Amino acid sequence: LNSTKELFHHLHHQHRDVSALVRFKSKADLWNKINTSSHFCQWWGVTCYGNRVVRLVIEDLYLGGQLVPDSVNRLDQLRVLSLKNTSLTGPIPDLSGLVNLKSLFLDHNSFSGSFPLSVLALHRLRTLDFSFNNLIGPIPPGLALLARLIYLRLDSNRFNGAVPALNQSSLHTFNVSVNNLTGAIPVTAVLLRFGISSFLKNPNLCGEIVHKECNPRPKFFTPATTTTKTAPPPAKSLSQIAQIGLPRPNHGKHSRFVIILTFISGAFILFISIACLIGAVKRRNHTKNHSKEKQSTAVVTFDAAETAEVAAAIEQESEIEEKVKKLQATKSGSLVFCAGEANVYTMDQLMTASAELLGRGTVGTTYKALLDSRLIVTVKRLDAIRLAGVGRDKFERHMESVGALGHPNLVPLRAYFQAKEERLLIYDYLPNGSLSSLVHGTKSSRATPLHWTSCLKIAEDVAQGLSYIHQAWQLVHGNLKSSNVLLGPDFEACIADYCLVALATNPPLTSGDGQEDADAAAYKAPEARHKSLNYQSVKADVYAFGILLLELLTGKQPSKIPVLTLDGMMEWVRKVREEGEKKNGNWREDRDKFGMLTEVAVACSLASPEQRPTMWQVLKMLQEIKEAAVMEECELVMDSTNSGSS
Ligand SMILES: Nc1ncnc2c1ncn2[C@@H]1O[C@H](COP(=O)(O)OP(=O)(O)OP(=O)(O)O)[C@@H](O)[C@H]1O
Repeated sequence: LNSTKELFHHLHHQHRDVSALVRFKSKADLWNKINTSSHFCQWWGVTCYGNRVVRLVIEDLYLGGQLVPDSVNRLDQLRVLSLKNTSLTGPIPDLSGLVNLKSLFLDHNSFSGSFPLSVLALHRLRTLDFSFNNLIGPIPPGLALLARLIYLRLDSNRFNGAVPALNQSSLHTFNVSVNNLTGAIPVTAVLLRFGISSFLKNPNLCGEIVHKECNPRPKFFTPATTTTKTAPPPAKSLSQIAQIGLPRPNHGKHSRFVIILTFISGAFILFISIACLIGAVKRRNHTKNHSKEKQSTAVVTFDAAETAEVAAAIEQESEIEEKVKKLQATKSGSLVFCAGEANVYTMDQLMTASAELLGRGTVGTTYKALLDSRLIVTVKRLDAIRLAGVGRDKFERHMESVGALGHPNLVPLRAYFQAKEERLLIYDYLPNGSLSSLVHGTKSSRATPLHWTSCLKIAEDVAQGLSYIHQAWQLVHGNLKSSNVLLGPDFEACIADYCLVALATNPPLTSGDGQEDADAAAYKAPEARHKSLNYQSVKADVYAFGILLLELLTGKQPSKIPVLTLDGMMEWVRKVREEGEKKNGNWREDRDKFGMLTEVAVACSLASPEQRPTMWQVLKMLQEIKEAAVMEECELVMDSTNSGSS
């Protein structure tokens, strides 16, 4: 009975393969070039295994038709699909049924439409070639999740938007040249491996790899009619964030909390909003060329009567009228959403969210807020006294720059708000705590002594995020420390609180906790200690990174890290690790690797800023350590294989 069932099953699948091929041929092969007179496994380009199609390779043949839905997509045993240079047209259909596919070549055709998102579901994919087609729209950031990808060619299409932050170490061929991509090339270890040739002929790409400096605020200072603006980096939508499994908060713990208390009455919002809009119009008159771009992010609330009044005042301004219509439609409060973020919640919803205090920091108080029982965000309420001297425009301009940053190792800023002295920043909520809790423990969790590979991974993540801030956007973090490095859903390190201290005009109120202050002070570079209160520089960030790396390697609080020469520091780190080893039993330390990481940390924390490396150089050093370790590992495996076989 079983074998009858199996036979039936097999025949059913075979039939599926035949009908898939027949449908493919009927719509793609307009000139009947594929000979189908024999058994389907003998068709031109078809290879079977056990009468199931595993390869379909038809190349350099004029087919001229379309790849229609429900044709090749039904070949669920297919490993290789290559239809290169076959003059196919139309969109690339759903391919999510090709669950076993390893290689997909659709290059040198005339495929149009957008990148087929179904490809992102093909987790076995190693080779993907869509080059030389007419594909348009963004390259999906989800490509970064195809962990086995070795070969990716998307060159010579019409793709636009940002380069996704690919970082799968398997990738050895990558090309997105001759497209319309824009913005800063993400600084990931893997993308850094590829030279300028992988990115050529995308006139609006910038960053170290293409030797072109990015403008930190291109959106607002580039004439709207040109296309030379830097596109906002890709940002996950808030609904996507909700889907990636943020933990459900305990409602019992949440106090019903109205984030902004009493100052926003309806009339007040109206007043501020109209003032903003009129201000915007005035500014627009001064900088006529620049206003168009700004419209995409500025969002102001007002109601119908005031709309009519304001609209009358700006009758001649057709672009502003557009804005009026858009704003009437969205009614999203005075929240300004960053980097293309959809307006998925309003100020009202944010105000009535239940919130939990996460902590008080240098520039404000941070809450975890639950919006409509569906979305968790982090809200930072900036300290009005610390930011007292910062005007509305300055704040807005600064947040526009910060909001345009986008990198896998930065906690995304989603929106911001300001009214009178109230200023809020809305970030993604990262569920896995901070690096500080990981290294030093909390009330509820014990400290974890980190293996050198974890130290290296975290250091590399932080170096990537920081290097991106420095070189692509020429901003400065200003407050790097372990409580500002958070762990993402995959325990990747993400930098928080970036570029905020620049706004502080008054010193913080002392916390009264001497220990905490001493630790915070230990990250400060010597040259910054006696300068003005918000002195910052890229080299001061590098210094803080050095201290953070020593904290990671030793598990010691920053204030307990001594100032030593290289040899002294090597010795101290070794001793601390050995003590940890005794306490924690069976660790097999790799002293060389700790030594190399210590050298990097010491170079970063040198007293003289000129002698410290740049974050870019630090990243390279860390990558060299990683590559050396991988080589060693390979040699070990080969040695043991050889000795096993002899
Ligand atoms: N996006 C976030 N997701 C999850 N936790 C966060 C987030 N941002 C901050 N936190 C946590 O909230 C707490 C308070 O953060 P906050 O930034 O206000 O202070 P801090 O990091 O201690 O000091 P500083 O303001 O100097 O950076 C910290 O424990 C921090 O790890």
